[in-house]
Amino acid sequence: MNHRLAVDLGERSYPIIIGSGLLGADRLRPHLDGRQVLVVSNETIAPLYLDKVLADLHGYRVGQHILRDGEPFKTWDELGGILAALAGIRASRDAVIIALGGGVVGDMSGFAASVWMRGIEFLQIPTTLLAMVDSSVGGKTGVNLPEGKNLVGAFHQPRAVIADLDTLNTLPEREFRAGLAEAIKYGAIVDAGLFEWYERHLDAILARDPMALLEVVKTSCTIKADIVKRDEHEHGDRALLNFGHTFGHAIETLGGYSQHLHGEAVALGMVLAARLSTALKRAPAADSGRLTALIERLGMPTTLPPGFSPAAMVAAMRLDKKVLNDTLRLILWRGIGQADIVPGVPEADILATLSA
Ligand SMILES: NC(=O)c1ccc[n+]([C@@H]2O[C@H](COP(=O)([O-])OP(=O)(O)OC[C@H]3O[C@@H](n4cnc5c(N)ncnc54)[C@H](O)[C@@H]3O)[C@@H](O)[C@H]2O)c1
Ligand SMILES: O=C(O)C(=O)C[C@@H](O)[C@H](O)[C@H](O)COP(=O)(O)O
Ligand SMILES: [Zn+2]
Repeated sequence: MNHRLAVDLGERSYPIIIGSGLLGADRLRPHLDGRQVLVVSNETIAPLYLDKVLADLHGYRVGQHILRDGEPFKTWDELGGILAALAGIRASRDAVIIALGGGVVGDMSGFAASVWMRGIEFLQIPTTLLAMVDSSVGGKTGVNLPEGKNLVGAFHQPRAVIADLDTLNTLPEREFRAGLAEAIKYGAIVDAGLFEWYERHLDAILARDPMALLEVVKTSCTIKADIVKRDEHEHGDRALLNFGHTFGHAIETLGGYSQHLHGEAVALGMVLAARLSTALKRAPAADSGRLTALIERLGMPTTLPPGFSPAAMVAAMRLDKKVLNDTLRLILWRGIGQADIVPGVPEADILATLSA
């Protein structure tokens, strides 16, 4: 049984299809108007799933581009490789990019689609839990710079998202848990009942119970689609999706994009943001404790690792995309299920939380 959700954005609306057995079952054709397709994947995912996707593309002029694997390769240089591949197949304005992979492949492919000939369509086929619950939906695309995460990018919505849960069977445990952190984020920021559901069902989810997984992906996409439809370009509430990210992105950047996975950095970032909220008397200590406990059950650190100095963290945080008038704007919370966008958070308070 497959499930269909929608991201309602007027003429740029698109479906999110969630189910199993979707790849290799001729599901792509309805979402492909053009005859030229570039499939972008990476060296780990292509051997697992590229053939199934290619089998669905009979009759199309198909090129493929295989990226190096990992966050350190989410770069301007690697992006150039995708653009060169588009030139190589003489992609015209009706060409479509298919992103087959996790958030790195999706963000880079979407960015390439946004700039090639000033914008062509692209399709998301997410293969990590993180990409299914978060990155494939909403149209944020981009690459990292050594100075900071996702500093170059564009909003460019996909034409469709096709999430085949079967691909999660090959996902390494560490990646699976990192994806769960972003799913738990939705409970933390807008839905206390969902957060409690994670507390109750975490063991079944970690055992990858199929019904639990379907629920995780469906609820996450429903919440994200609702926020994106109300604030596509992050002028307001969409910023709540950045809970934990100002800290998290700084952690990723200082670690050269190779020490923490994005989901791990965000998990620690959420804990730090919660602690700061409690220190600022915005949130009950008990709620920060519950979030910390849930992240610990994922087996992730909940304190800043040695070697990450608080001062260096704050310096990295100053390049966050939510900074306004030279002051940090953070997503803080009032407790489980309620988050706020808070301008002008004093750096001294952030330093105190990071140093505790
Ligand atoms: N655009 C957005 O809204 C958004 C949201 C969240 C995160 N992101 C971005 O997403 C990225 C993180 O994405 P991610 O966690 O998916 O990481 P990733 O794309 O690096 O994938 C994680 C790892 O799993 C491997 N992999 C992927 N699918 C697999 C499968 N089915 N079986 C076996 N191995 C598989 C990949 O090769 C990689 O080694 C970050 O760059 C982050 O900034 C973007
Ligand atoms: O979709 C959004 O909006 C998000 O903030 C989702 C985040 O999980 C994601 O990591 C996003 O890429 C962060 O965006 P950025 O604007 O802080 O780079
Ligand atoms: Zn994220």
